[in-house]
Amino acid sequence: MLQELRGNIRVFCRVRPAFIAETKSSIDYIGNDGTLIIVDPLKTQNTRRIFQFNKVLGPNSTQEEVYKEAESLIRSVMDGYNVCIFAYGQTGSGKTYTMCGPENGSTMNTGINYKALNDLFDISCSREDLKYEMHVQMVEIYNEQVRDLLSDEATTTKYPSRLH
Ligand SMILES: Nc1ncnc2c1ncn2[C@@H]1O[C@H](COP(=O)(O)OP(=O)(O)OP(=O)(O)O)[C@@H](O)[C@H]1O
Repeated sequence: MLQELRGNIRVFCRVRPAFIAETKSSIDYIGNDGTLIIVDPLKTQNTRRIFQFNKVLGPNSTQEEVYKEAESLIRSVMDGYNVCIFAYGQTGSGKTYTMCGPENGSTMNTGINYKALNDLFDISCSREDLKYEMHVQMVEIYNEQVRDLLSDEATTTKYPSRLH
């Protein structure tokens, strides 16, 4: 109920650290209320654009902090709710990093997917009186094509021809 009061759809913005440290930042302001103001550092005239999210996670945010924002929604799965988390953004914006983690990363900086599954398995183990069955699906939508990321075939697999 608390989850529903806070809104069934939440939109978070995560700002990836700049690839080159000396690059002038386009982030002008990150508010605790989810406000994000960006500017074009290469232009002199006023280029401020204001966006509003449920929360903005700045470039120094950790994987754990990002997970914490989604944790309560993820845990509501164990009480029978349906939850979908998806990352949206241009190439190189950090979707894979946020959802899966860096390549060869430690368990510390795994992404939401791994943290969520660990969390759900822990909860299911602690509830000895209940038996849970888990199904996992991981898809990517690119150029309006849905691709099954857990499929052995590298070819595009159109939803819902293969779900596991
Ligand atoms: N929060 C972050 N902290 C440190 N490095 C990051 C972060 N987000 C992304 N990166 C790094 O930036 C690069 C691009 O990120 P990533 O591959 O996750 O982007 P993507 O949105 O999945 O791109 P594509 O759509 O092309 O697959 C990677 O080298 C990744 O490790």
